[in-house]
Amino acid sequence: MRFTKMHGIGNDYVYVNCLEENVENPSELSIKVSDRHFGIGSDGLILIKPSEKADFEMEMYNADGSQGAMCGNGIRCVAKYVYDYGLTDKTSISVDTKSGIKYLELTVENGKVSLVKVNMGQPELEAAKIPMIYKKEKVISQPLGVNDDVYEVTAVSMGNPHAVVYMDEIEKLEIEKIGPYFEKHPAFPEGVNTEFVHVIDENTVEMRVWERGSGETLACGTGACAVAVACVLNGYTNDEVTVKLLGGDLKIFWDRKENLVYMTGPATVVFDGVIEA
Ligand SMILES: N[C@H](CCC[C@H](N)C(=O)O)C(=O)O
Repeated sequence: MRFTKMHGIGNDYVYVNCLEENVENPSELSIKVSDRHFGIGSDGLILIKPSEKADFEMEMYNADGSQGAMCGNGIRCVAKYVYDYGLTDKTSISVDTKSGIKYLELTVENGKVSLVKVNMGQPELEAAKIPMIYKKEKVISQPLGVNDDVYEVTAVSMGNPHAVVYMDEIEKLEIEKIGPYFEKHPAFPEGVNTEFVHVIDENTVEMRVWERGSGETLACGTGACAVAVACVLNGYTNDEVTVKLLGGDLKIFWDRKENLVYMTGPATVVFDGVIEA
């Protein structure tokens, strides 16, 4: 089976063009290819499929084989793949996902996509729809007991669930110790992606992320969007935020009039390969 290894600021996935390849068990395949010793090594698997409703469809799986509903870094790479590999010549495309159709604008330099702007849709703040079990309708810097500590959590869905926590010195955080407690917390019946954020100024934040189903990743596009929304709601930043992640930066803009979140960032091809599926 042919694949392409790509990453969005270090959030790396194995991409399969399902217009040409057939994947029987994507969950099993994601576990296999994600293994950084016995497989290709990645944060998961992304299938590029034909669509009746949009130009293409994206299906995303985490390293543990669980299926995610949306992948911000991944959808930018899907856009780069379909243009650079000749599946489309359009620079405005639509991609259907488990959290609805997303619309993307491609910047092309020397015949290849260098930057992608994604309309990530509306943030969801109603706890029940994140989903999060909590005594309030919205969770904006509310206390949550996690493994004998109490954290102030802001909960946002970008089509997938996020818990945003603010702290200083995130570089010292032992994320592998606390991340799993958030990920499997009973308040999040479908699990949660958790972002640990340090606000630098009203236009800039830095973050680390423990992802549901993949552990710490170098970046998370939906997570960066959730962080920007949480920062605005908590009065920490303006509506346009540079989010600095371990693997690079993303520009996030929450258009409050339209209530739409836009994410702009790069997408990178690492190599093409063939694997026994
Ligand atoms: N890395 C992805 C998010 C994956 C989310 C996945 N871990 C889940 O929701 O289960 C991103 O760039 O948005």
